[in-house]
Amino acid sequence: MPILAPPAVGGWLMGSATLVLAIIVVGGVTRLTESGLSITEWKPITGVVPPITREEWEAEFAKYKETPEFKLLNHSITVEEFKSIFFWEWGHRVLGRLIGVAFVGPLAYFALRKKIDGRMTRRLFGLGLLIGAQGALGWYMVKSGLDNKHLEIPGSVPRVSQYRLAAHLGTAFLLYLGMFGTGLSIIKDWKYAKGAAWSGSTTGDISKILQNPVVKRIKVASWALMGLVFVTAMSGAFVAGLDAGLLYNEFPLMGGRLAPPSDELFDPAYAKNADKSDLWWRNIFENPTTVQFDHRVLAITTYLGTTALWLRTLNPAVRAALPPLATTAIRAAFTMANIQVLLGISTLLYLVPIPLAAAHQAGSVMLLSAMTHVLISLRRPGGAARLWRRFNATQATVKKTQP
Ligand code: HEM
Repeated sequence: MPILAPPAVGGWLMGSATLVLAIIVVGGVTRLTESGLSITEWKPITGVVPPITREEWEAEFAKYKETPEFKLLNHSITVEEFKSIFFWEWGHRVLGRLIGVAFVGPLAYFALRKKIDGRMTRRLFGLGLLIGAQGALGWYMVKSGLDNKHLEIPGSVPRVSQYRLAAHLGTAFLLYLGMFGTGLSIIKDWKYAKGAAWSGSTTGDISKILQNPVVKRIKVASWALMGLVFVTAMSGAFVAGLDAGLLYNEFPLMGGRLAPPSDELFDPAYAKNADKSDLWWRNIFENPTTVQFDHRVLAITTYLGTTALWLRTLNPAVRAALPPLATTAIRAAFTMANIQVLLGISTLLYLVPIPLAAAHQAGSVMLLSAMTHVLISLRRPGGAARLWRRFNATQATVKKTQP
């Protein structure tokens, strides 16, 4: 019989996903409190221990004093103020290491005790590598903010590259989704193998339910929506990276109009090529006005998409065809989209206060989780779960027929 991962594996993955959610929020607060450039070195092992004595703090502060951020923005900061920004960045890095240890240790245990099959081991090993890559990417991002070129370019703001910030946040989201999605699937598969209904469908063959063209269309739409939520979240990282939430603090208009004028959206000042051939893409990724406008358009499209999906489930024929859990999961995703849009608008209107901006960032993870739940509720149980269910059912029949 194939190996069926026990719920403990699912629980561990869900726990790891929660830690990743925590580090995403801590990372957001680190950025929002402008603490991310306070540690100037990357020491994967010894960096766990923060400075303790007065001399150690002075030495750490002296390194910070060499950074463009100190020279251009924070030159009047005291060592006590430095400690508070240091501890956000330090906490973020320590949490990263904790995630690595809390993932690799149990993974080795489950693989050695043959609690997971080869395919699952390879997939989880891939997630483990992603944790390591994420650490390296984080340092690559921080380095862009420590670069002395900020001192040479007039008007340059010493902050990390928005491209690297988006890559770092995108990888964190993928890691979270990998852990959350796999964990949830394992728990659902286990329950199914033990005889529970799949996605709440107590009647009918689940494979046939999923073959229904109505259900298939909802599934395709849900995948497309998942992609759209992800792209919207990535565009949000560009808004955050360029501090573009500090412009146009009104909604739904921008400067009294639905869209800023085109010469502002595609400002030639952002093009670097002599022939201006990079005018479009540079404005899309580097002009704060355009970046904010894109985020609004993508967010509204995402919102309309979730609304349309939810409205489809109100149709009695669609509701009858869908597994009940899929209907509930779609409703939850729609609710989360409402919350997320409200958080986004409030973040903008109130000029990016830290609690709202952090809640908006966590909200994007919640929306991605809700969409993952929709997709899992529309997935077929895994092969091992199907075989185990049949095996368990046969065993139960044999037991019943035995005198
Ligand atoms: C489906 C809807 C949305 C999603 C998935 C989403 C996602 C995100 C994400 C992931 C970030 C980056 C957060 C960070 O790194 O700190 C962000 C930033 C931001 N979003 Fe949204 N967003 C949505 C809707 C909106 C709406 C409707 C608005 C308002 C018009 C908005 C305004 C902002 C602002 C101002 C920021 C920058 C906050 C900062 O600097 O930390 N968002 N968004």
